[in-house]
Amino acid sequence: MEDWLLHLVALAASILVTLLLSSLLKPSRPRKTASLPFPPGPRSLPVVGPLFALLRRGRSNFDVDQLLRRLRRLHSRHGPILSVRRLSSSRPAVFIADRVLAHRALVARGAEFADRPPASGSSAVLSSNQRSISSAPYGPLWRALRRNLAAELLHPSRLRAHSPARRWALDLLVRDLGTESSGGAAAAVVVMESFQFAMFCLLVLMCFGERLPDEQIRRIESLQRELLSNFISFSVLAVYPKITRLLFRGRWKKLMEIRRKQEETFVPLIDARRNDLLLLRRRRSEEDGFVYSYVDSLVDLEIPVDGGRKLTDGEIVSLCSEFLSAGTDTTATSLQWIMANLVKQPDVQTKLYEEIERVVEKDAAVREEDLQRMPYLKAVVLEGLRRHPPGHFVLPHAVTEEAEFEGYRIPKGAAVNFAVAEIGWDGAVWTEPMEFRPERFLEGGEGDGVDITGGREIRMMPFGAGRRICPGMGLALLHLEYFVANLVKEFEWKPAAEGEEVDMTEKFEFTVVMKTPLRVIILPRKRT
Ligand code: HEM
Repeated sequence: MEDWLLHLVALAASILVTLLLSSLLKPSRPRKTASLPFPPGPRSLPVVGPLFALLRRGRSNFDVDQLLRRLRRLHSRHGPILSVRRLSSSRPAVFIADRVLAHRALVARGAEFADRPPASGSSAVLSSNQRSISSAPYGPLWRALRRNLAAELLHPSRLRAHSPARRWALDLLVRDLGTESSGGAAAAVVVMESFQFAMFCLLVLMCFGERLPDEQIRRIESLQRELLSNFISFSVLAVYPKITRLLFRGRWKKLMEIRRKQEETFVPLIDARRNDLLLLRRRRSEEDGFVYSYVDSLVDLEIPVDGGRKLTDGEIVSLCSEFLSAGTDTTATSLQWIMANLVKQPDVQTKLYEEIERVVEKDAAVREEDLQRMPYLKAVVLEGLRRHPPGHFVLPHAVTEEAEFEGYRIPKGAAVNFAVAEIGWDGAVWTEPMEFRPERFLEGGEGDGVDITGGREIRMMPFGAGRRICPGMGLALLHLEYFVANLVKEFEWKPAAEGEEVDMTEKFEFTVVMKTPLRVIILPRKRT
């Protein structure tokens, strides 16, 4: 063969091989999603449906319980992934109630599903236009805010510095419960308010760096509570905000009033910290009791917005409010559910008390370092979170770009949510899932070694899973273990009256709480 012909053939062959290889190695182009159907769901009339829903949502006694029951019915009709027409947008809301699909979305395709839907109305006001961790779109701002919380406050080395704060909150709680229960030989007490106040004392101290007087903590608590208790009624203001702001003028005024009071209360505390910070750092080392607080980290932080700048006071107020709401109500709710189960099942309480007695010195409180030697305590806390997750759903997720999922179209900006409680009650994973049975988390049980981050597989997800998993998970587990252990060490917990059943009915508020708050007799343990 002629030389030139040989070169030509070789060149053609190499081009062919290159083309073939590059087509094999190139990531497959995303399938056209526009032609795909939305996940199945109920039909609704495009105009009448939304209007009807708006009117129903406008009622302040909007029944979340009913909505959840309806969702359950829809899942049994349409399957584990379904979509519901949304009142506020042309995009449907998607619900996923299957642990394998949840893992596929949140973990395997974690970055794609890590966005949040756009906020409007009340959520935009409260989050300073999506400048809080939970509301920020998936991107550099979210990363900076989340990294700040995780590294500056929740990192184990920083967490240790707040150990005296936990001891202080525990002493207040024990004193509070002890005083309340000393009204008579066996006076019954309602404990939830004491749990909530103790959590507020602790989180307010971690947030603002100062032990504030009781009345100031109570003022902050009542503000945050007002916000959470109106959470559902305010949500209507996110639907066509310009119209609903006029239609529900009273609610809008109330929202603005709460926000104003928050700023009036938080900004002086932030200012004090900002002004004192340099001085404090110079004068007081950590040994002297100076502990770096959440506000300190926020004052120092530079965010990737407008080419890089410090946070405004309004943004810091939103982040403090988020920190207090996320860390107090969830933990107090879980604590109440766990204690309720210990009252209902005295044998579990005895077993836990015996473990504590084996590990801890007779008259001493349970120390944080003791917790590592208490597998049964950990099992009790995990079972509490599996059986009674404080949130039955995660916060709404969204996809960063329109995506195909399980053959369906998930539009950008559509709210995607996951049925946390149903996933933890899956009968294919847990035997008799509705029973409270801590033993399932001990060696050889079906929950032995469970990974609650859901990284490998999801079997329960009280803190969510994937990129948006709760950054406070470690802190929440520490608080629950520490308080449950000490409350059982200090007191024997009994039903309010001989033979009285603890009512375990759920009620949907910001978290899923006990419909009848726990009322018990608590007897100080006899010192021997
Ligand atoms: C028992 C206690 C707690 C439970 C059950 C819980 C649960 C959750 C859940 C389910 C989410 C939503 C995850 C998602 O959207 O996929 C979340 C988010 C969040 N939690 Fe928690 N949480 C608890 C305590 C805390 C504490 C103590 C803090 C902070 C001090 C905290 C801070 C946050 C924040 C900032 C987010 C937003 C994360 C993001 O969007 O990236 N939580 N939590």
